[in-house]
Amino acid sequence: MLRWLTAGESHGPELVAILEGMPSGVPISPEQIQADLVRRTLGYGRGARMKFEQDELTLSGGIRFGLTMGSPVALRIGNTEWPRWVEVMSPVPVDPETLPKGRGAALTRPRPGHADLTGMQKYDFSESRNVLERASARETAARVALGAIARAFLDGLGIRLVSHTLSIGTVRAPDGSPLPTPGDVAILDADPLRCFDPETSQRMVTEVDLAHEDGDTLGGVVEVLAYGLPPGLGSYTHWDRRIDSQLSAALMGIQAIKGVEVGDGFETAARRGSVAHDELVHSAEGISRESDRAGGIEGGMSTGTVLRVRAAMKPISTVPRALRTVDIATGEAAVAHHQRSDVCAVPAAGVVAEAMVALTLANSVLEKFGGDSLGETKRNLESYLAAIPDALQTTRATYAQ
Ligand SMILES: Cc1cc2nc3c(=O)[nH]c(=O)nc-3n(C[C@H](O)[C@H](O)[C@H](O)COP(=O)(O)O)c2cc1C
Ligand SMILES: C=C(O[C@@H]1CC(C(=O)O)=C[C@@H](OP(=O)(O)O)[C@H]1O)C(=O)O
Repeated sequence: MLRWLTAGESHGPELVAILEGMPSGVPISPEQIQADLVRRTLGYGRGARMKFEQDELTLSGGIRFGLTMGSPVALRIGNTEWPRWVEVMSPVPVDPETLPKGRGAALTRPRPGHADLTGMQKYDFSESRNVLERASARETAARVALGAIARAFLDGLGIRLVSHTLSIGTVRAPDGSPLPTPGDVAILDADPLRCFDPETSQRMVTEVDLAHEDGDTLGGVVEVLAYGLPPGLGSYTHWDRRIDSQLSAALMGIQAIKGVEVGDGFETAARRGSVAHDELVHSAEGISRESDRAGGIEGGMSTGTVLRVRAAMKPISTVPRALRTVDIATGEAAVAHHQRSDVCAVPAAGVVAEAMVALTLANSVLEKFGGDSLGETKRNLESYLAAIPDALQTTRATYAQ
């Protein structure tokens, strides 16, 4: 079993993350992890903070000479803005009079769409700083760093992931657009919205510009694809062993994600059964599916075709054209706190979704194949595939690297 934990506040000194259960022998470098951290900060519509704040990565355990050791991987992501927040986020008591004006002020106007108000009720806080510091999606940097290690593990088994943006606001890539493959990651990362259709991407840029001009924010939908999976990850035997259940939980656990689809998802519900499923046909290489409406999952198990899951992100909650709230210090009507905000963070959410899918799939692989080293997991995987009787062999999706 793979386990992971993160800790740290948005304006604290650092984020901390631990990944336990990763086999030995997975090649990973600080540069690889840092590259994913950078990918998470890109995307048209992200706010000012992404420009001035740097993620400072330290590998603290579990990796030696570029390889995992099988021991827990521990890492820290320092925040270059920390010197400005030392007093406000001090772990020891400080004299309130000495706190900087502005940053140090009590946040008594909870922001709609954020954890602020309910977090104050639940944890007994009189202002929302303690809530928003942890509810902030800054935490996703820690998950992306761990996801880079999970991806390196999957890579060693021939399993490759790619994520892309399907829609921003009302602008959506046309139905039936070609799916990106792992060979397209560089093209996607170079696109301002990480959209695979250049014409749609241009319209998305305009959509972000218009929302920005109106003092408004946007959400959208991202899709994660996994190529090279074996059939049989997850299980139909119990609800919590289903891979779709695990992937949905992982994606819904990302800040601002409000919906998950597996394959054609909600669209499938409107179809007749005769055109909703993936028919099986015989070929010389084995049984194949002529379509991938199910998103590579049947009966809670990977089928061995391309896995396809989507996550819907709500518009950024801190709306520049501030939303109405109540000042809990006075009980009077007010507008929500607003310092600065992303207009749209959907491309970043795609990178986070990719990390969460990688971690979930890495866990599923280890559940099915075990292994204390990457080599052992690989041998187990290969012997499982070889042991499937000829009559049951299915074709595996091929893809450009
Ligand atoms: C990558 C990413 C970046 C985000 N950036 C912002 C932001 O700049 N401003 C904001 O108000 N919300 C931002 N959010 C969303 C908030 O974290 C989220 O809306 C908030 O936690 C409440 O959503 P929830 O109800 O799903 O937890 C971001 C989310 C993600 C995934
Ligand atoms: C810092 C990050 O994202 C932040 C997530 C976030 C939120 O409310 O979720 C709000 C913004 O922070 P602030 O309100 O301080 O400008 C984002 O910049 C990050 O992704 O690294």
